[in-house]
Amino acid sequence: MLVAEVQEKEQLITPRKSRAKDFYDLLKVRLTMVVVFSGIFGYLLGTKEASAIELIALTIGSFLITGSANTINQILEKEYDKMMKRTMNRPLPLGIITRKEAAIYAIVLAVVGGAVMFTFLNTFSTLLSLLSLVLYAFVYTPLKRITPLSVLVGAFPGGFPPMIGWVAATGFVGIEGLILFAIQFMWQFPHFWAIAWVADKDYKKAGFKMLPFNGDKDVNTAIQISIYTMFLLPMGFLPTQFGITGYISGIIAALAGAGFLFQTFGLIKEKTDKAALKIMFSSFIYLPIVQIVYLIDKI
Ligand code: HEM
Ligand SMILES: CC(C)=CCC/C(C)=C/CC/C(C)=C/COP(=O)(O)OP(=O)(O)O
Repeated sequence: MLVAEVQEKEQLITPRKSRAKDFYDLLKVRLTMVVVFSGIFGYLLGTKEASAIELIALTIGSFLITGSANTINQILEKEYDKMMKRTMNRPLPLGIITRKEAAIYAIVLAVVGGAVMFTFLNTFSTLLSLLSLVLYAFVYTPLKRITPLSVLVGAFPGGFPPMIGWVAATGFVGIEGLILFAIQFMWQFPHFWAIAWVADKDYKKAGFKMLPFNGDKDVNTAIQISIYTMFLLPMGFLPTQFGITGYISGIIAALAGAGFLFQTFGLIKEKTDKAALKIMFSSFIYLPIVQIVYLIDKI
C-alpha cells in the first residue's frame, strides 16, 4: 500500500482539522523534506566551512520553492487527482482550498523562497531552484498525461537539489555538482517506476502514462527498472573517483546499490506489486544512506 493510501486511511478516521493543515498538505512535506535534505547534503559536501545562516537559508528557501512547485503541480492536476485513490483526498480535489487560493499561496512561497536564497546564498543557486520549479510544475506535470518520457523530464528538477546545494556552497556547478546531480537523477527511475507499477491502475484511470515502453506491468518494465538501478553501482563510486569522498563511502555506496539492484531482480522474477513495493522502500533507504556516508567520508 502506497504511503499516501495509508495517510488517506488515517485522514478518513481522524476528522480534518483547520484549513491550515490543508495548506500544509499542499507542500507534500515528506517528499519536500527529503528533497531539502539532498540540497543540504550537496551544500555540506561542497563547503569548506558551513555557515549557519547559509544552511538555514538553503533549508527555508528550498523548502518554500519545492513546496510552491508541489502546490502548482496540484493546481494543474486537481481534476485528475480526483480520479485517483492515492490523491483524491488532497485539499484541491476535496474543494477545501480553491485554485485561486492555492495559486496565491504558491506565488508567495516561491517569491519568499527565492528572496531568501538570493539574499543569503547566491544568484546561481536561486536561479537553479526557480528553474527546477518551472521544469517540474510547467513541463513535467503537463507531460505526465502525454508521454512516459515525462519521468525523464521530472528527473531533472528532482536531481537538481544536491547540485543546487553544491552551487550554494561554491558558486559553481563543477564536475562535482554534476556527479551529485547524476546519482540523484538515476535514483529516481527505480524509485518512481516502482511506485507507478503499484499505482498503475489508478494512473491509467486518470489518463497518466508513467510506466516505460508500452506502459505495462510486465517483464520489460521490470528489466528497465533493473538496468537503471544497475547504473547506480558504478555511479556510486564517482565521488570517490573524483576526490570528493574517500574509499569507504564509495564501497558502501556500491554495496547499497547492489542491495537496491537485488530487489529489482525480485520484480523481474515475480512481477508482483509486493516486489515493486520492496523496490520503492529500498529507494527510500538507498538515498539517505548514500548521502550520509558521503558526508561522513568527505575529503
Ligand atoms: C521523476 C521524479 C519523481 C517522481 C515521478 C516521484 C514520484 C513519487 C510519487 C508519485 C510518490 C507518492 C507515493 C505515494 O503516494 O505513496 C513519491 C513519494 C516520495 N518520493 Fe518521489 N518522485 C520523484 C522524485 C523524488 C525525489 C527527487 C525525491 C527526494 C530526493 C523523492 C522522494 C520521495 C519521498 C520521500 C516520498 C514519500 C512521500 C511520503 O511519504 O508521502 N522523490 N514519489
Ligand atoms: C528546488 C526544486 C523546486 C526542486 C524540485 C524538486 C521536486 C519537486 C522533485 C519532485 C520530483 C517529482 C517529479 C515528484 C513527483 O511528483 P508527482 O506529481 O508525480 O507526484 P503526485 O502524483 O503524488 O502528485
